[in-house]
Amino acid sequence: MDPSCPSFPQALPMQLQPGLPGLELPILDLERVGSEDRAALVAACRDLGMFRLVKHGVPGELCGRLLELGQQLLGRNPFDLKKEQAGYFWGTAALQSLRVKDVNWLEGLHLDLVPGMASQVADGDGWIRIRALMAEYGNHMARIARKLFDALAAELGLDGQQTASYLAERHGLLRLYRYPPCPSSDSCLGMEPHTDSSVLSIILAQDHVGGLQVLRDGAWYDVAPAPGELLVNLADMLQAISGGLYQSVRHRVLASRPTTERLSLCYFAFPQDDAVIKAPNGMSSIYRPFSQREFREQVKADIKATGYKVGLSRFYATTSR
Ligand SMILES: O=C(O)CCC(=O)C(=O)O
Ligand SMILES: [Fe+2]
Repeated sequence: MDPSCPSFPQALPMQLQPGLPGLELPILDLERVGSEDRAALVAACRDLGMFRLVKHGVPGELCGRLLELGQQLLGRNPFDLKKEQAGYFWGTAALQSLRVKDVNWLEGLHLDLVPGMASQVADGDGWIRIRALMAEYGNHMARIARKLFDALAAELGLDGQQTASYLAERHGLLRLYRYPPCPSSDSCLGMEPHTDSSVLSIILAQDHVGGLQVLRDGAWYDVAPAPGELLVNLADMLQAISGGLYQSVRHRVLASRPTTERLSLCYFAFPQDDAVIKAPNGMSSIYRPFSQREFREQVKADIKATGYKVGLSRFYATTSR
């Protein structure tokens, strides 16, 4: 038994088909998304809702140190020690139903980011240092999310107040994931299919390990990792803000094979809790106005009742849909 993991559950019920190859994701240059590449950004959001981002300005050295230290702390410490750490979780943090906890083969560290955090974290053991690195990395994420969102807000015609409150730097969160070697990787997932509840999410994955898949036209496609780039997911709040025009992409992560493991970092940008999410004036929407807080409470209630997130379909403008 791997001491870094809890004991493996018995008899999992699924049998996974291999993912399809050949998915071509758009590649966007962060330096140009507000100008020359704005049309390409909008096209990516309307089509699949996922794209690759280059020239993002996050130092490769910072990314490397984070993934390496994450691998050491999560991969080399026993489960019993890790579970005492603040922010540590086993299973999908956002979907902590019993079913998901048992079935999803991953672990991670969760950090709620607050402005100024990076300069406050002191030197210390590995767990303190990784939070400091995550906070520094989080500053880059907030910068990137703001730039992407501002370009989309201008395109959608959001007013100044909506542009400010629909993406709140104070409400970003960061998760470092480890998908440990899984004894039964063809009948188990690392993270089950979902859309993200954020405005947008930014993923950094180890470049030599795949596992992320997206759903397109009813089939699962592999997303091949590429050195130095970030992956951006359009998420539920942006789908609602755009009145249903932009796509919150459905994705999942395979469990790591018995001889591999995968590290990734995922940043989620959220609106202010009480901001009323709605399409800009004059644009029709398939959703009724709601707040981020209302959405979160609904997701929690659905997971508690059924084990699943229902998501945006709870917020259709008419009940007849
Ligand atoms: O680990 C990954 O590549 C994706 C993680 C993810 O989809 C999530 O945290 O919502
Ligand atoms: Fe996700």
